[in-house]
Amino acid sequence: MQPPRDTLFDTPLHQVPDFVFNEDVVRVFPDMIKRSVPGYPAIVENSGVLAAQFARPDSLIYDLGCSLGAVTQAMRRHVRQHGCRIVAVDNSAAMVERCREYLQAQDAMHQELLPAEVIEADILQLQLQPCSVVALNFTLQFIAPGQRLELLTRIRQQLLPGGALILSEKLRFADETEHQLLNELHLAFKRANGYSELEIAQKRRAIEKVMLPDSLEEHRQRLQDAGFGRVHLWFQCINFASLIALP
Ligand SMILES: C[S@@+](CC[C@H](N)C(=O)[O-])C[C@H]1O[C@@H](n2cnc3c(N)ncnc32)[C@H](O)[C@@H]1O
Ligand SMILES: O=C(O)C(=O)C[C@]1(C(=O)O)C=C[C@@H](O)C=C1
Repeated sequence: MQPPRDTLFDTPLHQVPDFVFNEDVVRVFPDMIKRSVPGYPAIVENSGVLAAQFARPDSLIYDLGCSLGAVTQAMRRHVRQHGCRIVAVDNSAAMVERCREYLQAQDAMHQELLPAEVIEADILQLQLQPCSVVALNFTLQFIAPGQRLELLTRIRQQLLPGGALILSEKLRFADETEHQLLNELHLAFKRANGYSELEIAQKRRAIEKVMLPDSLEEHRQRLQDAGFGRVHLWFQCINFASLIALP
């Protein structure tokens, strides 16, 4: 069955409200994110592959800002280390409810998957436990800029030796010409995926105050400030990228 199509912004809105992860968004989210984020399926599946390289036996794995649990599901497909457990966290009640249903469906179809628990919580308030892998898949960009360093520092402090943070984000570019070009290419990607000019413009207005991307240089510097020793870019598609940060 096809997932419901994202038509949330296809009619003119008198006033475009700020974007929130509510039930309307949850209903169309798999379609929305696939048609909006270049490289999303590759990032999700390979987050599972990367997690399998860094997961330590008998350790905790976090998926922070899990939405419907796409990364959690990928990690369950790939991680084979003994005794691992996934904790998936989101502060949207609608996301958490649907995420639990999806993970139960995955449980029903496969045997011997890693146990996964979904918690409704603000990741800024969450008491993190020692862990070997943390995924922040397009979540940090929704955290207030002033709180990003503290969150990454807390993650770094709980990361076990040999573990990793997988950080995927939309990028902005310090160079204005590069920024314009890659932004234009992203719009071309959205058009190619069936979004109209109206949908693109209204979505941009909805996210412009709530989703604030950083540049690659800002990410590298902040990860270093948070105490990570090594940071590597492992994926980029247009203006969306994923980094791996190691203790
Ligand atoms: C773009 S979505 C993430 C997509 C998801 N990781 C995936 O791979 O499909 C951002 C998610 O972060 C969640 N979020 C934003 N701020 C949060 C916070 N402070 N605590 C927990 N979740 C948060 C939102 O509710 C939303 O579900
Ligand atoms: O940058 C955009 O135009 C987007 O739509 C991006 C983005 C994201 O990166 O999370 C924004 C909100 C939705 O969750 C899906 C995609």
